[in-house]
Amino acid sequence: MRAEGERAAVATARRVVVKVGSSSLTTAAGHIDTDRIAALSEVVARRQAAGVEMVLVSSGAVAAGLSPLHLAARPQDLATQQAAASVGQGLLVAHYTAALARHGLTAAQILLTVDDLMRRAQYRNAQRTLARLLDLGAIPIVNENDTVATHEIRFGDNDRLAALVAHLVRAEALVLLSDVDGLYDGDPARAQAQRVVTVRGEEDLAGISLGSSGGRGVGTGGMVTKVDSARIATSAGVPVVLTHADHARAALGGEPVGTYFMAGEGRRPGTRQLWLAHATTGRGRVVLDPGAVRAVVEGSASLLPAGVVKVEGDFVAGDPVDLSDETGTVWARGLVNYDALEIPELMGRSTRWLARERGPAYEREVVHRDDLVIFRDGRPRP
Ligand SMILES: Nc1ncnc2c1ncn2[C@@H]1O[C@H](COP(=O)(O)OP(=O)(O)O)[C@@H](O)[C@H]1O
Ligand SMILES: N[C@@H](CCC(=O)OP(=O)(O)O)C(=O)O
Repeated sequence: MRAEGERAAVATARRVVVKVGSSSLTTAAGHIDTDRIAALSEVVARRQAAGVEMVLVSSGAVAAGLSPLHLAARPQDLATQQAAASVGQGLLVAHYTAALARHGLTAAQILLTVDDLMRRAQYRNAQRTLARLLDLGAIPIVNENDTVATHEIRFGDNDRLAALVAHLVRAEALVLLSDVDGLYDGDPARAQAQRVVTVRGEEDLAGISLGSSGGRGVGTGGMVTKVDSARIATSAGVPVVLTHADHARAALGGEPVGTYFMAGEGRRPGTRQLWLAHATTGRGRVVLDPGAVRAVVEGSASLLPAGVVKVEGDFVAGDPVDLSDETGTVWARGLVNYDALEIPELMGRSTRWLARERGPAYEREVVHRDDLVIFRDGRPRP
């Protein structure tokens, strides 16, 4: 079938990120599904042969590590998850390496943390390495660096990581493969649930209940993180198809499988802005006086200590925090440059006074304008 209309954006994309979830990579007995890896590798190889640069974001490290470690189910504690991931990741990549080699392709492992995508130097490094791998014709296989990620800096699911990777490599489409054929308007296990064919914007998501991970409990994010992923990607101009892993080939060919999320238009945002807007929650709150609210929201200014009246929560420098007015309305979210404990002594003070009394380090903003997203009606402003 030829790709028609909006789906043509996927069929004609020159660089595509495909994400496959744990639920699609695990057999009913809890082992890694080598048939699935073989099938997926074949699909990737065909697209690559057609001149499309392919990046794979693959989950499944924790799931693949369970049976070698004689663990019956996905562990709840972080240390055991990390132990399982460190066993499973090697096995997973070995399977991909063998499966892709059958098509004459070379697999390349990339492990990323949230920090790698938030900090400029690490971000650039990851971007350069991925670009070079694509130049060299290799297939990057990306996963979260589970063994070093702590609770605080963890994606936990690969859906949102895949959207940020799509932005990082400037992909022209993102395909999310799962064990369900798209977004349903209710619990997909119920007979009357209907597949949502196209999502054009937030209004098409109104009233849809986004459940947690179903089935065998190997996946983590459920529909919530998939829809978040689609929001991140589409707001960065990347269209998304969410479908069953069996439909990978059809989805990449632009056939009307699964759910299609249309890309938004507009300026390409920075990765930190994307992450702040869609994927983080504030770890605390900084309360602003009315002048500071105006300066930040209308004047696109950085937040200075002089405009802060209160802090709430136990955050540290580098954490995302919500910026609210004194009535509690949240106006923005940003990466804070001070620990919560430091701010009470600085608030209300001018930057000049702080620099003179405390030294030049205190000239820094509470939140720099580059590390800030403005909200409207509780959502990031487009
Ligand atoms: N509205 C919905 N539409 C489709 N699937 C849903 C919905 N709500 C919850 N789900 C569940 O989300 C699951 C997919 O998420 P998850 O298990 O995390 O997959 P993966 O491992 O592929 O990331 C599906 O198996 C389904 O049971
Ligand atoms: N990085 C983890 C991914 C966790 C996970 O289950 O993600 P997903 O299946 O995408 O919801 C892993 O490889 O096991």
